[in-house]
Amino acid sequence: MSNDTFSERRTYPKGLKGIIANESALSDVRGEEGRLLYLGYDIDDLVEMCCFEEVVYLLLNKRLPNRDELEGIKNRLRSDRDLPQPVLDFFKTATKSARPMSALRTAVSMLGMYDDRTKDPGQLKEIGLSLIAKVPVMVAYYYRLCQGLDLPPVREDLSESEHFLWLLKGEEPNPDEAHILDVAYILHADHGMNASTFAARVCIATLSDMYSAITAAIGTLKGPLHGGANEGVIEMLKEIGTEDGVDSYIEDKLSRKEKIMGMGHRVYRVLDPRAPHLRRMAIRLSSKIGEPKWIRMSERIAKLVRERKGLNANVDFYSATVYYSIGIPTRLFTAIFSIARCSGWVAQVLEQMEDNTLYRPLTLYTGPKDRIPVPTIDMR
Ligand SMILES: CC(=O)SCCNC(=O)CCNC(=O)[C@H](O)C(C)(C)COP(=O)(O)OP(=O)(O)OC[C@H]1O[C@@H](n2cnc3c(N)ncnc32)[C@H](O)[C@@H]1OP(=O)(O)O
Ligand SMILES: O=C([O-])CC(=O)C(=O)O
Repeated sequence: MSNDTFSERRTYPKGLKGIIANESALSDVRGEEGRLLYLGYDIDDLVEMCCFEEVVYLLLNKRLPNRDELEGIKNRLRSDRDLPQPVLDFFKTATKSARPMSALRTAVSMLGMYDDRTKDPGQLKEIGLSLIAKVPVMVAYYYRLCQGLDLPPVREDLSESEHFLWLLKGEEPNPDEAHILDVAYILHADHGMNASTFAARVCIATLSDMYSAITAAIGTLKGPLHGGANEGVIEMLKEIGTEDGVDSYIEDKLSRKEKIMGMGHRVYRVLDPRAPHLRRMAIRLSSKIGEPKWIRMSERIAKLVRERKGLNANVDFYSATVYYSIGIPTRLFTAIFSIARCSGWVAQVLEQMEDNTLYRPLTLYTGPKDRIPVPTIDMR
């Protein structure tokens, strides 16, 4: 290896760590301070004062709605919940063993095949709104079909969080559970240049289409180093089983240099500002349902990993206990994340197209150089 290549290799930021890839006015992720703001509004205030639909409007329009505009976006989303028959047929015939994120990824891609609006770049926002409305329906319907359950009809009288609970459980939504889900949706809506949002922006920057961008984002969120970690957390808690088992489990994992799901973050050097909200809800809910074991185990894990590795809980750590406590099946945790994040993905895709440039970084070539092929067969 030449000296030049060696010095480049030592300095280039692997995984684009610390690199600014674009400009965005959407979410302000303050890694050193541990703050998250959407368009200048702190998430601490948004969860107190706004509903998810207001945050969707905020992300898509870069300002909060007035009363009529809020009604407008609520109605827009509520009127676009029906799924085309081919997507329903796909869910009915699809293998029931596929992860919900795989089914969702394929269904979003399929939706794109039945929407002629993809030919018109002026329809990008309308398609984005359709996706925000339909993704929750797809998640709930696929789950119910997997369980051999009937499909409750879509309704127009319920908010986004209420409607998802209605479809999932097939009963009138509990207002407390709907509020908790609404807060979780707000906390998960957008987060700067995270991997799935980056995937969506890379895709749309080629002038592809909204369905392709959201399909890429879903496939990226699915991984356990990103949104998939929330399912990993509950699997870990179940595997540990009892509070007494926590210390040895964590020590074992760390000694094998394995990752503890829900801990650590690429940008936050302090506690993820979404975690305290989810932690408070997890504490309240765990005692309400009479299962304090999960939160006690989580608290012990968080303390140990903080002491041993200096790492803090991220958004996926306590959301797992919150979802579990409101009766959301473990298999759906990452899909719930997609429902909320779809709003951020759509907003980021629209923003990318306001001032588009193709993403095309370089790679540091490390393969063999200047070789001459030796023909395998005689060409004469
Ligand atoms: C919504 C989200 O996407 S939030 C993130 C969800 N993902 C998870 O919870 C999975 C677990 N966490 C992780 O894998 C990582 O913390 C990531 C991927 C989130 C961030 O990773 P990076 O910024 O690349 O940190 P990196 O992987 O370089 O880790 C730095 C050091 O901390 C360690 N580390 C980081 N996270 C963890 C963890 N969760 N458990 C144990 N060790 C960890 C690494 O092993 C590494 O140690 P070393 O220096 O001794 O080799
Ligand atoms: O920003 C990230 O890298 C991951 C994250 O927390 C998110 O997407 O919410």
